[in-house]
Amino acid sequence: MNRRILLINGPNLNLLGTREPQVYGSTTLDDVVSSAKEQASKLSVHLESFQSNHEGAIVDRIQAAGVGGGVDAIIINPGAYTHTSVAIRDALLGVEMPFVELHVSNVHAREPFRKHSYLSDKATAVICGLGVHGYTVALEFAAKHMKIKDKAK
Ligand SMILES: O=C(O)[C@]1(O)C=C(c2cccc(Sc3ccccc3)c2)[C@@H](O)[C@H](O)C1
Repeated sequence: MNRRILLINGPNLNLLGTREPQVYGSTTLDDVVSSAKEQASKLSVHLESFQSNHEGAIVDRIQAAGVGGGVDAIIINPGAYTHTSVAIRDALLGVEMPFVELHVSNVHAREPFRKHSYLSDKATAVICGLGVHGYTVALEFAAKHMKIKDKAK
């Protein structure tokens, strides 16, 4: 069965590519998503993209992904919520959904507060520092290699 993957981008990533290109590059989120959807099609994967600047909206989207089996795996760039959100951690744990944590920048080479993630210990994989190529890598992994729950049971 073709995999169904949900890509979630958190706060300020709607502005990706517009400022701080030395840190986040110059590719816009729209371009990232367009490329990801093309890649998904080639991988026979259904990809849905969601971006919000609001923690509760992200929690709501994660909860919805866990209802009715419409999603097999999540790729999430939580942005700043990486470092603050127990709520997003709890939502991901609550849906028992395998997820990849993704960061455009190398968070471990930046300010100390960016070195901690509320998600990494529960993530199947953490990708950081690859720029927007990280989205390509994350999708390839989620489409081909990630262990997902057998929905047939
Ligand atoms: O590297 C990332 O992808 C990260 O998840 C993304 C973040 C982030 C933070 C602010 C803005 C943006 S995107 C952006 C960059 C420059 C101007 C406008 C938006 C991303 C950080 O909060 C995180 O620590 C790291």
